[in-house]
Amino acid sequence: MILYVSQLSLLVSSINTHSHFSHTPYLSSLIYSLSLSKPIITNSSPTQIKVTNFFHYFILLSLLFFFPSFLYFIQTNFNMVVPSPTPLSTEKVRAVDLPIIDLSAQRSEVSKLIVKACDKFGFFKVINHGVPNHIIAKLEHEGLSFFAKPVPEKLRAGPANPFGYGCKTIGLNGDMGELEYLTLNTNPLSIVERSKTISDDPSKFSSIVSDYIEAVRGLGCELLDLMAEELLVTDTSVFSRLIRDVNGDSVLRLNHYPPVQVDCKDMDTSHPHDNRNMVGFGEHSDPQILTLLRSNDVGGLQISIEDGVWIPVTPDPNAFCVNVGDMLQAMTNGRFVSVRHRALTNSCKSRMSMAFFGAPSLQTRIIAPPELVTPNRLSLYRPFTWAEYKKASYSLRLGDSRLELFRKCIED
Ligand SMILES: C=C1C[C@]23C[C@@]1(O)CC[C@H]2[C@@]12CC[C@H](O)[C@@](C)(C(=O)O1)[C@H]2[C@@H]3C(=O)O
Ligand SMILES: O=C(O)CCC(=O)C(=O)O
Ligand SMILES: [Fe+2]
Repeated sequence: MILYVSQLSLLVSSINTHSHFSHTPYLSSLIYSLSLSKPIITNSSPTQIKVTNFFHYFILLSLLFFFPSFLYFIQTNFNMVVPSPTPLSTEKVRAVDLPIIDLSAQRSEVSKLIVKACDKFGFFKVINHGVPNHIIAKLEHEGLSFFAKPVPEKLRAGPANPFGYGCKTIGLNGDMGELEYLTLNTNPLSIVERSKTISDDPSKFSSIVSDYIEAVRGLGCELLDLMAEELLVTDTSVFSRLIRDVNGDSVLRLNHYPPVQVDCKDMDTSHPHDNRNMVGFGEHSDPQILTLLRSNDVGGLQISIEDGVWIPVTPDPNAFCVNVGDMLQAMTNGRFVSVRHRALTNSCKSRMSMAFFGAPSLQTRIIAPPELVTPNRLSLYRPFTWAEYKKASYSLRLGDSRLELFRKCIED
């Protein structure tokens, strides 16, 4: 009999989904890492099997019982992240009509509306966007089928470091959320390779993913050209060229937020909005140039343009939510703001979002075009490459304001 540690990981994940035992995500990750190493019982002599067997079980049981307390001690005493089980009832939520831009309208009108939305919110929705429905539906179907698979099968596509399947842990620095996800590098060769661990029909999966990426990248380029036109930048491809580059570093990510039932006993039920939510994907800005996100009809996405105030984004499966990323903030010399956003879970429905993050090649130097640097708007950021920025992003926490590190000193 060969018993893999992954079975124990499964057990812990199931304890986790059925209880409020908040340390189990850590434990799952730990056991998950162990699961990638070796079987507990090896095919050696019978006595050795017993000894190895007993020894490994002893270690695992000790971890199972003592590691949570140890983590709790570290988290509470050294200010490390703890996934918040607190309902978000005390936060301010404001209903705002976010811009919905119809791309079939007149070009000059569309570009004005886009720039106005980026100035005010760093966020807008697009409809009549031209991305064919069948391309979206096929990827959605692949995503749902993947997330519906048994845990050990999904784990074959992980861990997310940063690409692959991840569950509850976000990034490499201790952030946690109530979600699972698949992050893919958009380079064609890496899609083909990664697909082998994701799907039983890898060539079908990789062609569906590639078609989606091509279509959404095209939409992203169109939006960036419209922005450049309205900003009166002479080289109107200055932004789109970066994400069209064959060596571009764009990312595709599928996020799945299963429903989370929060214990209602301490809840302020008089609150007007549904506060039975948990943080699925915590507050952050996206590091890249532009994000195009499509979700099913389950809400959860919120943006924040003012500290501590959250604006819910109404879900619309026919629209793409577009947000300015940190690189576009830098390239517009701070005119457009990379909007902070997050995703909450729903208490009874599952949400799935598919986000394309348009990014330049690693060696691209991020500099604002001359038209956007004027005596009234002096150059805000020092020149840097996307590789430098990406490195800084991955060394920081999800909610950190990384672009601040690249601001020029006043004397410069
Ligand atoms: C905590 C982190 C996760 C993240 C990399 C980072 O260190 C900070 C930025 C995060 C983010 C947000 C947008 C995208 O979802 C993402 C893929 C990205 O490029 O930057 C994630 C990163 C991630 O989950 O790997
Ligand atoms: O799922 C969502 O709505 C938001 C996801 C997100 O912000 C991200 O993947 O960066
Ligand atoms: Fe995001």
